[in-house]
Amino acid sequence: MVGCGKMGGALLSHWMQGNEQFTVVDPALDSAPDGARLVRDRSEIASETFDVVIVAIKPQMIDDILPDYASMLSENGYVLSIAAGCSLSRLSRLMGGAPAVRVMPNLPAAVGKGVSGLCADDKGQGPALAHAEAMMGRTGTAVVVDSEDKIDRVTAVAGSGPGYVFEIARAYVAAAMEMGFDEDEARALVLGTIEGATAMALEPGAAGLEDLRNSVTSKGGTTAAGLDALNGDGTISRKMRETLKAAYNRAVELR
Ligand SMILES: NC(=O)C1=CN([C@@H]2O[C@H](COP(=O)(O)OP(=O)(O)OC[C@H]3O[C@@H](n4cnc5c(N)ncnc54)[C@H](OP(=O)(O)O)[C@@H]3O)[C@@H](O)[C@H]2O)C=CC1
Ligand SMILES: O=C(O)[C@@H]1CCC=N1
Repeated sequence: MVGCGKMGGALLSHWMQGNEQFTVVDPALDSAPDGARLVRDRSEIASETFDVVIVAIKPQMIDDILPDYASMLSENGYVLSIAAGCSLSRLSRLMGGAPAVRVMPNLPAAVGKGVSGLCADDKGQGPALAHAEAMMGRTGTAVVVDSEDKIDRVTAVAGSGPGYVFEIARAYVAAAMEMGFDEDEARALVLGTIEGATAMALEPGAAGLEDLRNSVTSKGGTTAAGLDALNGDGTISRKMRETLKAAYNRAVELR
């Protein structure tokens, strides 16, 4: 595994539940999870081969770093990347034509509640994709998508998504504090409300989101007043469209 920072580390802690042995190359890491081997420099393992090379470094570093790993892939091995944007064709080319699988995870994988999308190039269909899907299944919900472009769309919706949620929650908490609650109280009220509302929406057979919203909203009541201020003029709807488009456009730039 090349790089083991925030996202790679979150995944690795759950990937370790399987039967694979992991070697992590990361100059910044103090320790790897129990059972994983950590090396700080690729030269320490230069003569070894691996069934999978996992790319968990920043997309901007891939062109410089990945070619050094091409000779380390075993004959039937494949390259698995979690990097935003970087295309299957680029990954395969940098790895000497190896089968390639792209995964777009998200950070709640850290608590086993990630959602991820996967896709593979032609050579990566079959055992490579099946193996990657099994690995991602250990981290939450994994969905194989039918085109590579959809991975960039998964990135915009789910990969970056926790960032949007944390920002919305942050603003919600700040507003609650301005209403007189201390930070602990505001976090408990806001995060508990988000958790509870999400759990209701995820119940099997739950009503649609519009119906759920309406079930909170008494005519002429407090929620109606709040919702009118929140999205009465469509600001939130427009902002969400702009948010996803901006993230998708950036993924396309990183291809
Ligand atoms: N964070 C997220 O929520 C998500 C991230 N991703 C993708 O995951 C990838 C990693 O992102 P993230 O975990 O956030 O980033 P981090 O910066 O936390 O992790 C990258 C790690 O790679 C290390 N590194 C730098 N150079 C090398 C090298 N030559 N060899 C091995 N390791 C090296 C970095 O060390 P140092 O800090 O010293 O540079 C760092 O520990 C990105 O491609 C991103 O697109 C995908 C989905 C979600
Ligand atoms: O911000 C990023 O580029 C990465 C990819 C998705 C989430 N974090």
